[in-house]
Amino acid sequence: MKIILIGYMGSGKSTIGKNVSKMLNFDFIDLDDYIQEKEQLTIPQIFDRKGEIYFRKKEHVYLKEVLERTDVVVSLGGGTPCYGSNMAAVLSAKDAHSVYLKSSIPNLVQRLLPERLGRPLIAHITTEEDLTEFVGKHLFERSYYYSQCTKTLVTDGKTVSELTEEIVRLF
Ligand SMILES: Nc1ncnc2c1ncn2[C@@H]1O[C@H](COP(=O)(O)OP(=O)(O)O)[C@@H](O)[C@H]1O
Ligand SMILES: O=C(O)C1=C[C@@H](OP(=O)(O)O)[C@@H](O)[C@H](O)C1
Ligand SMILES: [Mg+2]
Repeated sequence: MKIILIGYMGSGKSTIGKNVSKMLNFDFIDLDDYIQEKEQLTIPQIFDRKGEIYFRKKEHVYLKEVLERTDVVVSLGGGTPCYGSNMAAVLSAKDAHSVYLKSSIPNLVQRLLPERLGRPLIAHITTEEDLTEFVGKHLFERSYYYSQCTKTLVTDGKTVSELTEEIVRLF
């Protein structure tokens, strides 16, 4: 079985995915970490030196690789399902269950403000007001893809351990 965590930047995919994998005794792959390791560059370095189109191409190639794995929890990047055939690949992967971690705009903004520098798409946004406007528009565009997941979990008002347990209970 594969559990694929999907959602906007800051929704908790990386943090919760790791915890779920430990509880289920599954392997854990964070697609961003996998890309960084394969490319020997950090995500900001890839965007800066090679550009976003290069990142999206590699993200697609490595997604296909990790979808071959079994007994694994995979945390995608926030943009992964929104490009090319990636969401179709997730939905058609063998024995794969996709979970959308759905978070409100104010919650995402609060989590992302102190962590924006590691995320090239928002690193240049300095105020809460501007980040709220950006996340609102971007999430609206991306929700079309996120909502195709087989399960949706609302994260607002829940701790990482509560969400971890909820996912473990689902499977
Ligand atoms: N349910 C939650 N409650 C409080 N903080 C959370 C929750 N989920 C994630 N976080 C925090 O939000 C930040 C972003 O989480 P992360 O796992 O990196 O998200 P993603 O991989 O979806 O971008 C981290 O500092 C994480 O500890
Ligand atoms: O939303 C996006 O397009 C991105 C999200 C990031 O992952 P997180 O969602 O884990 O922050 C990372 O893949 C990259 O910075 C691009
Ligand atoms: Mg992440």
